[in-house]
Amino acid sequence: MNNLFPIFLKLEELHTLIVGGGNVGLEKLEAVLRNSPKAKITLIAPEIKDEIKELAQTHNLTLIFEKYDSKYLDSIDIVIAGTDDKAVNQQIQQDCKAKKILVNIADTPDLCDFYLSSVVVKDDLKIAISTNGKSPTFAKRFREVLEEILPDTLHETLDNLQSIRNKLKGDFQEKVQKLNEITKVMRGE
Ligand SMILES: C[C@@]1(CC(=O)O)c2cc3[nH]c(cc4nc(cc5[nH]c(cc(n2)[C@H]1CCC(=O)O)[C@@](C)(CC(=O)O)[C@@H]5CCC(=O)O)C(CC(=O)O)=C4CCC(=O)O)c(CCC(=O)O)c3CC(=O)O
Ligand SMILES: NC(=O)C1=CN([C@@H]2O[C@H](COP(=O)(O)OP(=O)(O)OC[C@H]3O[C@@H](n4cnc5c(N)ncnc54)[C@H](O)[C@@H]3O)[C@@H](O)[C@H]2O)C=CC1
Repeated sequence: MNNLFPIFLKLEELHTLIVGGGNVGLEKLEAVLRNSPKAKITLIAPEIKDEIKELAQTHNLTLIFEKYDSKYLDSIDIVIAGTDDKAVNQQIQQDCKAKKILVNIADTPDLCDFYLSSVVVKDDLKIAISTNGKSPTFAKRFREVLEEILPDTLHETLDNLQSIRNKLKGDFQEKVQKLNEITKVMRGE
């Protein structure tokens, strides 16, 4: 049973901190930027990979070439930590708890408030996949399957539905009924 509650964050409105500038830091940074290219991000680590330095040239990404310190949590909303030092990762989790900041410790699911997901994107449609931490590789493979089967005409469909939605008159119940009627074809009815 997967009890995780999925939400879609507006990361350009929040300030994200990534701690660690190695492979994991880069992977998580890329995951964030792929979805939210305008996200406001600060990344801290004494050693930062060149690929991350390049991303800082073209994104709202500030790099700090220091060791983690709790002072860097000031004005931060959400934290992703992936240093190669378990004790540091644990300290970050404790500091975030004390400050009520949501935190992801990449290599320790038990210390995470949230997990990253595999993300399928086709135009405005976005599907997030979670395996409850059981198999990120399954999530990745299933993303590939869904990417393959989603129709290329989605853009048109969603635009049409949006314009119908904006034009519909009547009370809420009537609108819901009408929109359900129009989209019945999706269930093969
Ligand atoms: C719990 C979670 C916490 C979190 O990171 O948020 C977590 C934890 C861990 N990942 C590990 C390993 C790998 N992670 C990936 C890939 C992804 N991992 C992602 C999410 C999550 N990973 C969260 C649960 C998501 C869920 O519920 O399914 C994805 C979906 C999203 C993203 O990271 O952007 C992204 C795929 C994106 C895509 O392509 O669609 C691959 C495959 C690869 O890289 O090809 C491997 C190697 C193969 C393998 O192990 O499966 C390890 C062991 C490390 C070690 O052995 O040292 C841990 C720690 C542990 O499990 O203890
Ligand atoms: N490489 C991978 O794909 C995966 C690795 N892991 C685990 O995650 C951890 C990190 O892995 P990598 O990113 O590959 O390591 P890495 O060696 O490439 O990077 C470690 C990063 O942590 C930073 N760091 C170290 N101490 C710090 C501190 N006090 N404050 C701030 N930053 C600090 C370093 O400067 C460096 O940028 C390792 O423990 C690894 O076992 C987990 C999942 C996958």
